[in-house]
Amino acid sequence: MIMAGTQEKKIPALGKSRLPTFSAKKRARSPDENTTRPVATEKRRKLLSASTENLHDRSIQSAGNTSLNRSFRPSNSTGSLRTSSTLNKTTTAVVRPTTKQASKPGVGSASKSSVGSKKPPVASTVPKAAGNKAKRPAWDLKGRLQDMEELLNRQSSKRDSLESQLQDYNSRIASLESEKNQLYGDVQSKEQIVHGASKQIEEYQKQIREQEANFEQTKRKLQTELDSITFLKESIQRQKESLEGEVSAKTVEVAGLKSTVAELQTSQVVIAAQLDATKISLEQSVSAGREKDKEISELKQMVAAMQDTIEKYKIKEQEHETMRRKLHNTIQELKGNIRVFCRVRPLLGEELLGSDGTINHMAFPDADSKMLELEKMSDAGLNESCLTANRKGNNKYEFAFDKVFNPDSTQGQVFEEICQLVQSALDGYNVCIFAYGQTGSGKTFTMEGPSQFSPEQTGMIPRAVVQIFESTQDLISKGWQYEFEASFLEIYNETIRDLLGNNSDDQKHDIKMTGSADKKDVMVTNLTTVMVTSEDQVHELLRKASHNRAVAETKCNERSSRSHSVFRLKISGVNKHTQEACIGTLNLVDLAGSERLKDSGSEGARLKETQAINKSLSTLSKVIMAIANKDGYIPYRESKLTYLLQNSLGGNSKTLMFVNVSPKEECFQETLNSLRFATKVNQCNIGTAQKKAK
Ligand SMILES: Nc1ncnc2c1ncn2[C@@H]1O[C@H](COP(=O)(O)OP(=O)(O)OP(=O)(O)O)[C@@H](O)[C@H]1O
Repeated sequence: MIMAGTQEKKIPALGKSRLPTFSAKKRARSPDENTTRPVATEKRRKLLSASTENLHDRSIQSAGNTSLNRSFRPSNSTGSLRTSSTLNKTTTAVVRPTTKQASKPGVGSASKSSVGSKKPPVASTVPKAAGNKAKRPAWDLKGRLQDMEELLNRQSSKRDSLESQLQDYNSRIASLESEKNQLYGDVQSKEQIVHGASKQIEEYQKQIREQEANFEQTKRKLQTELDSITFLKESIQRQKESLEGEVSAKTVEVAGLKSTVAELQTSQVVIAAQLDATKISLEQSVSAGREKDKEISELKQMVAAMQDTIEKYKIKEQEHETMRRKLHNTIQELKGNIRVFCRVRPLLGEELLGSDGTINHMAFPDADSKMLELEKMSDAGLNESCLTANRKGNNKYEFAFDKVFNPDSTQGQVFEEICQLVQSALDGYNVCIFAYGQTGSGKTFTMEGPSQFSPEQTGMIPRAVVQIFESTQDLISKGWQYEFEASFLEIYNETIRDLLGNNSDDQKHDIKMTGSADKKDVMVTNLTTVMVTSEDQVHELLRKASHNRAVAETKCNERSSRSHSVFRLKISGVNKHTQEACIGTLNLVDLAGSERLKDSGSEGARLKETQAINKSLSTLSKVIMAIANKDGYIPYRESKLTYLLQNSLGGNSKTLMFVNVSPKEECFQETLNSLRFATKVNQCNIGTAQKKAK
């Protein structure tokens, strides 16, 4: 192309020499000329083909490479074609002057000869002719022009050949482009297919994964089922084995049983024979037995009738006994005596050392438990001057009381004997039960019970209160209403101390008489009184009293033995139906130890204590004697104790004295003194008690 351009620039220079040029009117070519161009071009191409074979091959290779490179380069196919058409146009522009030249004079002849003559191929002849030609002289313009034309023709044919090659290349490029586009279209459709396929694959993969998951789940489920089936199979197998074992054992057993049955069948025959014989003898025995049964039932009837008679006699006997007791009590009441119960405590602790528990110097001779015999075994602790009274024979002393309790008697048995008296308090009598005896003889045990609570050993005070509460229940159903007021005091050295108070030592207590002359009532100033409604409350009061006594005891050793304690329960009853009313008082008194002054060897404070005790006990004795003698003057006021108990020691009261005695032989003298005092009291007639109405 550059070469053509260069040629065109040179040609106008030649034109100045008025020689025809290629460029003139080059665009005025007719369509006919154009049709002839490919023929000439084809001829030139064939001429050039041989000389440009090598170059052609290289160009094809190069064009092919370019085409291929272009086909795989993402590019606009239109752009590629544009390049190709540009090349064609250029080629056409170059060729035109050649074809037009035929119509021009001079040039046309040259062109015709070139086209019409059968020249050898340009590639082999033209360069040779040009090379071999001798240089034309400057004036041979025609020759030089001819040379130039020849050269131009050669160049032209070379260019045509190249253009043809280029066209081939372009067509090839176009075909390759279309192939490429087709391929590209294929690739796109394939890509779409691949994309669709990928999506499908992904879908399939997803389905496969789901299927796999389902499969795994199903597999696990099946494995679990398989495991359970295996387990079931094993357990069935085990059961089967054990059943087989049982079956075989049973088979053996059945075999054994069969043989036993066979043996039994054999022996059954023998036994049947024996049975027949036995039946015969049994029938004989049965008829004999029937006769015996008849006899037995007759005898049983006789026994039952006799038992009925015995029971009736027993009931009658009990009724007679109750009657006898009542009559006895009535006689005692009519006699007006103070009743006296004697109680001997058992040997305890160290007292039992060297002894089998038998009290040799005491005897309980009568079945009625009313007698006590003392026998002097040695002279130990005896005061000969006192041994004359109650003496029976050589060294024996006999005493009779309303009841004598031996060491084996229980608290329950003792209370049984006093319960009727307690009942009297509920009926409106003033009842006074006091315990008299030397220190350690069992007074507190009898009245209150042991220091450590024990239901069996509960004393007379709690038992009396329980009985009163129980009896009240019956009376309540008959219209009676009761109130119980309890107080507990001690008299120590002729001073009253409140055992239920909180500051017992700080309060001063005096005995005062209240009420009218015929209905005098005794009261103690500043004394704590507690309304009681239950047994537990009474136990609580006893505990409190015991505590207050223990506190005082730390200040004065053995004080409890040296003081009198008085538990008083005032009972007020009203019958809401009959308007009947009664007031009874139950006094339960634990007296101080009754040791004689001259025997105790006391001095100082102890002497004062003993004097006070003796004074109050002798006053008690004097009061009882005065009442018994029906004296005009009864010295109640001579001691705090008698002053306090005056309403419970007179004609309007029922009095019982426990004389407690020690089983120790060295206490023989004190025991003798206590029993003599009790005998004196027992002989006192204090008149018949009167029921106290409100
Ligand atoms: N019948 C009995 N059975 C068992 N033990 C008893 C009996 N009588 C008394 N005792 C015991 O004997 C000891 C002395 O009894 P208790 O304290 O009652 O005598 P006391 O006469 O009240 O003496 P004190 O005058 O010193 O108060 C106590 O340990 C008591 O438990």
